[in-house]
Amino acid sequence: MSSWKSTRRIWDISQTLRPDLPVWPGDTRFGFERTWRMDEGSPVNVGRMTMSTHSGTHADAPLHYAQGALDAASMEIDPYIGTCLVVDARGVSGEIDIADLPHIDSADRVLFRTWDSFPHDEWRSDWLPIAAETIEWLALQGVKLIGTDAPSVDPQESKTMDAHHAVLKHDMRILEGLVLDDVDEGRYELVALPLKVGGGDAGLCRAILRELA
Ligand SMILES: Nc1ccccc1C(=O)C[C@H](N)C(=O)O
Ligand SMILES: [Zn+2]
Ligand SMILES: [Zn+2]
Repeated sequence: MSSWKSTRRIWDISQTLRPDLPVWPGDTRFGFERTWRMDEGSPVNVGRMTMSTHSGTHADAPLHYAQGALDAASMEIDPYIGTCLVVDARGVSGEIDIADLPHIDSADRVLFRTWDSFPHDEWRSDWLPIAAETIEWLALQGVKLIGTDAPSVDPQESKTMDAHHAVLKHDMRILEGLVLDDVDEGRYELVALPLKVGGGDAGLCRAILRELA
């Protein structure tokens, strides 16, 4: 076993950032190019990336849905590390309503799996959003962070952003673009630290789940 191998199982729940990464319609595609090349005599290889702040697996900053609110560099770290509950919402139709939730007690973070199979290679606009009432209810249960394998907690065509505004009202935090195909329902340790981007409306994350000790 590698000396680096953790004794507790780890699930990588992050998308791979790559040039053919599906992105929100009209948004910046992920780009990567070499700026220094060893095969051209440089002592090192160095690259340059261009991307949307919402590329792949990321944490929205409140600034994304509230002008003047916290940016990705100002958000507290605590919501993104700690125990979480993974809920399997596959088969729910329309949006995730309160009635679709299992009994949730003492969960600070809830991650929703909605895809049968995560659409790694195509943009799917038919994801399962989360009803604002569900977010309100989860907030009243003490939930501080909501995660989803969908690109947004709201529907793609939303102009009112009801789910995001329910998150704002309760000062909750959001993870989007998680990959939960290999994760069973249950409790895990979540680590998903947003990049500290000054002025950022979101921060890309390398998100993982770890078996609880
Ligand atoms: N890239 C975009 C461009 C325009 C409007 C929305 C997006 C999004 O990515 C949605 C975002 N992930 C959200 O937090 O709902
Ligand atoms: Zn987002
Ligand atoms: Zn969002």
